[in-house]
Amino acid sequence: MPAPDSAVVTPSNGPVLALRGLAKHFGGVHAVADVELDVSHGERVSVIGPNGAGKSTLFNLIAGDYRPTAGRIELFGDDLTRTSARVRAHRGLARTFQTSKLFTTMTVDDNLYLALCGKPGSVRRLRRADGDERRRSRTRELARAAGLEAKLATEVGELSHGEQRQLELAMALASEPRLLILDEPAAGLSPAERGTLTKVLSELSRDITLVLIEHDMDIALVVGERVVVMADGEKVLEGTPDEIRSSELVRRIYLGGAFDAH
Ligand SMILES: Nc1ncnc2c1ncn2[C@@H]1O[C@H](COP(=O)(O)OP(=O)(O)OP(=O)(O)O)[C@@H](O)[C@H]1O
Repeated sequence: MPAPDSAVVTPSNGPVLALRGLAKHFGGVHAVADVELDVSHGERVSVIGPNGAGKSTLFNLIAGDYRPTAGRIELFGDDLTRTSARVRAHRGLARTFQTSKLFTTMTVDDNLYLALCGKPGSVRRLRRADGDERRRSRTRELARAAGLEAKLATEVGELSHGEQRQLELAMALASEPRLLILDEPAAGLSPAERGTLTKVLSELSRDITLVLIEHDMDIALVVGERVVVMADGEKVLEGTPDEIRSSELVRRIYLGGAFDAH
């Protein structure tokens, strides 16, 4: 869904995303516990952590799919803790979905066109009624940004798994988001597909702030300039990729040994 023209420009000095004392409990499980995070305009931040660390819950809290048990979520300078996912999307937040929203019997071009229209319908009819020249050419720009320009005419069902993930990314870009959050974009990809995705993510416009929630350290440490490590619902460490690589704590967490951050 395109961001409204009236969208407020994020001040370059304030954080695009700020989490304050954020917590989500499921009964007795503290899935996310007292997380603090600031993400600045144009930054690339990876959130990593082993299974059950709370990454997906954090993602759902930011996206507006879960209501926090405690704490605050500020997006683009405003407290949007109590707003719906839809409102956040209107304000400039885009996300990818773990369950694919692609139309597999349609071409890449048509999928992107529908994403730009922001509504379902017959592509042929929408295109005929569409006097918006820019929108028609924008599918190519989106495909290029996601490394799929050569696949515009290909039916989505014929794309590789990795290419489908790239297309999901391109569709998320259709709304011209200011903040893009990606939940395990490399899940299930082959090493070659991961390489392609890493390149695509690394080359995304700096107008877009990127938060990547990723189980896999390889992609997270290449794309992220700053890395947040979660374990047992808590943010246990934050640092540069080099700091994370050489951290004894991270090594212990990922080796699956008994974790004790305190
Ligand atoms: N809807 C839910 N109801 C109850 N417990 C939940 C729910 N969602 C998550 N949890 C629990 O919260 C904790 C954090 O889960 P979460 O899925 O956020 O971790 P994760 O880091 O994303 O893990 P993974 O990498 O395996 O996806 C886990 O103990 C999980 O069992």
